[in-house]
Amino acid sequence: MLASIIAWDRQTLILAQINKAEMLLTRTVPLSEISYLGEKRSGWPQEGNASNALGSGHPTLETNSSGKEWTAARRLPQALIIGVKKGGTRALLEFLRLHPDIRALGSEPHFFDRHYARGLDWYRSMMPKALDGQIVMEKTPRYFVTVDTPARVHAMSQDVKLIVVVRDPVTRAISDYTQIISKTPDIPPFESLAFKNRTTGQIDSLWSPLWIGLYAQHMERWLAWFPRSQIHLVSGERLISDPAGELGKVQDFLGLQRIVTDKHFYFNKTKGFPCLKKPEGSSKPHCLGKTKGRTHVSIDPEVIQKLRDFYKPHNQRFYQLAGQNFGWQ
Ligand SMILES: Nc1ncnc2c1ncn2[C@@H]1O[C@H](COP(=O)(O)OS(=O)(=O)O)[C@@H](OP(=O)(O)O)[C@H]1O
Repeated sequence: MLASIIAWDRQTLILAQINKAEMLLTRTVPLSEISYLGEKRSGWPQEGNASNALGSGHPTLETNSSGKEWTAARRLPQALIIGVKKGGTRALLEFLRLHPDIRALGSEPHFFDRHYARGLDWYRSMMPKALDGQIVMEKTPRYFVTVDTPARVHAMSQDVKLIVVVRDPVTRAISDYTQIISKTPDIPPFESLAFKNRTTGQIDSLWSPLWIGLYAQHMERWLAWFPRSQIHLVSGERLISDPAGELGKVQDFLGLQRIVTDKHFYFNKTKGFPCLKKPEGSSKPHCLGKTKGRTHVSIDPEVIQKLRDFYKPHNQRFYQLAGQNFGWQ
């Protein structure tokens, strides 16, 4: 929903917007909150319960010029980024948050996998407030691999749109292990966890960093509850090489206008990743944090080859389910 500027002074703009019920909504916005390209950074109205990895805070819910509160409400999500861990889920969520019709929770609520007993009212209370027409979403990458989650999500909504960012499972496993060892430096080397028996080359597919990469197996569980058309797959590799292209397809899937485009990104050579262009007048960093895009632990190429051989049939099955070849070796 686009807003029109109806009045301004040196510090503030007064914006007007007609919502779906054709009510005229107005709001006063400090100029300091207005970001580049004239967009409000993460939709409006906003409030302050969600953290943002890119550092933009959410101002508290405001009142309009007549002193009444906005008609925004907390609603259950209509879209979920369900996985995969280390696929690029944070980047996707932060890029989507640039869209004025998306209201996304910044933190991972882990409702369907850890906090289900708290009930849907608790889950709803975690969500940012949103206007009619705005899409509420959250990301919890663990949902993709937790057995009970598809049925639980289905019980909340049969129409929810599901997004999975997938990445070469071998690279993903090494990324996962790199994170684990950064937190627990005493764990055994990758090789001794990845193999049940290094000499015979038998892979331990139940070791979490490898098990998560069995995408076909996890996808089949979701397809038992949701049609393929309700699940959108994002290539984690292309999210890095062509973020605007991948974002375009996600916006189409969500039924949104393509507002997040190549104008929003630049390639940061130091980081080696796409970052968001710096909003005018802001000194905040707009690359993702240090835990995203870090140098991986180095793994023996022979081990990598064994993992590639292991994943080959699983990847082929996943491509068939997906109707899409992700080109992993
Ligand atoms: N723009 C941009 N900037 C930084 N990092 C990016 C970006 N796009 C994708 N990625 C990749 O995202 C990987 C982390 O994935 P997730 O955010 O899904 O991780 S997590 O599951 O939430 O821990 C992270 O994995 P590592 O490179 O292994 O750190 C990145 O490769």
